[in-house]
Amino acid sequence: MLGGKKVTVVFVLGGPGSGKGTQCANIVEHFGFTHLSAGDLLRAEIKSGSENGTMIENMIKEGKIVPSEVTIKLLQEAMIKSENDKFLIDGFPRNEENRAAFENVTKISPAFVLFFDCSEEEMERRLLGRNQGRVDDNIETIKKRFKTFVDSSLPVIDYYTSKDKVKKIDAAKPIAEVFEDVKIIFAPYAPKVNYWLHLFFCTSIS
Ligand SMILES: Nc1ncnc2c1ncn2[C@@H]1O[C@H](COP(=O)(O)OP(=O)(O)OP(=O)(O)O)[C@@H](O)[C@H]1O
Ligand SMILES: Nc1ccn([C@@H]2O[C@H](COP(=O)(O)O)[C@@H](O)[C@H]2O)c(=O)n1
Ligand SMILES: [Mg+2]
Repeated sequence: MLGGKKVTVVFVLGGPGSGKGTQCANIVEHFGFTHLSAGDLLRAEIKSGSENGTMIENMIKEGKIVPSEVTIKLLQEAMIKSENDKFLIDGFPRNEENRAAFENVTKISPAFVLFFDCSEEEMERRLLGRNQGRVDDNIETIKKRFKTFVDSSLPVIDYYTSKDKVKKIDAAKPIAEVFEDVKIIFAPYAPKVNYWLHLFFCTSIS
């Protein structure tokens, strides 16, 4: 529950450059979820001139994880503002502190965790080719982000694996093939076709 609204939350995790944002855009289009990227929310907070801006920017440049209270506040505000009740939370929880604080504060448990599994070699190639002007897409910061992922984020995936909540995807495949696998997982969330409208169109065409 979130402000009296029952919500479905899917955590979307995977290493830097594994394709989380790319696939979230596809899921939004086909399954009507709202995409909340923790990294995007933090970058917007820097741009807004917030008092936390400098601290967040320094953490991002160093590939470190911003204190949970900052990120959770941004995620909560975005969920409350949205009229939707289905959310993809991309790039969160990034460490044990993120995970425990989110559950304590919001009392929300994810429906499941979508985990994009990809080699560092392939992720590095993608990040160096992304060209979106991100301050952390340089080889020095990329190496730090990989270390943070292994040391702090993989244990979160292990935690949810122990709860049988992880759906792992081979993210090294081309974008369209990855989405074929994602679609199978999201099939239960497909928008329902109105039966009578469906019957009307089928009979009027034939
Ligand atoms: N399956 C894929 N095959 C090849 N390139 C891909 C694939 N998925 C995404 N890309 C490309 O790789 C780059 C990184 O993808 P994306 O931004 O979706 O990753 P991300 O997991 O959100 O990364 P970050 O954690 O840094 O935000 C983008 O340029 C994207 O177009
Ligand atoms: N829960 C999070 C998520 C992200 N960050 C910081 O933002 C950087 C970029 O995140 P992307 O998901 O867009 O790659 C990340 O490296 C962290 O510095 C965070 O602190 N906490
Ligand atoms: Mg991303």
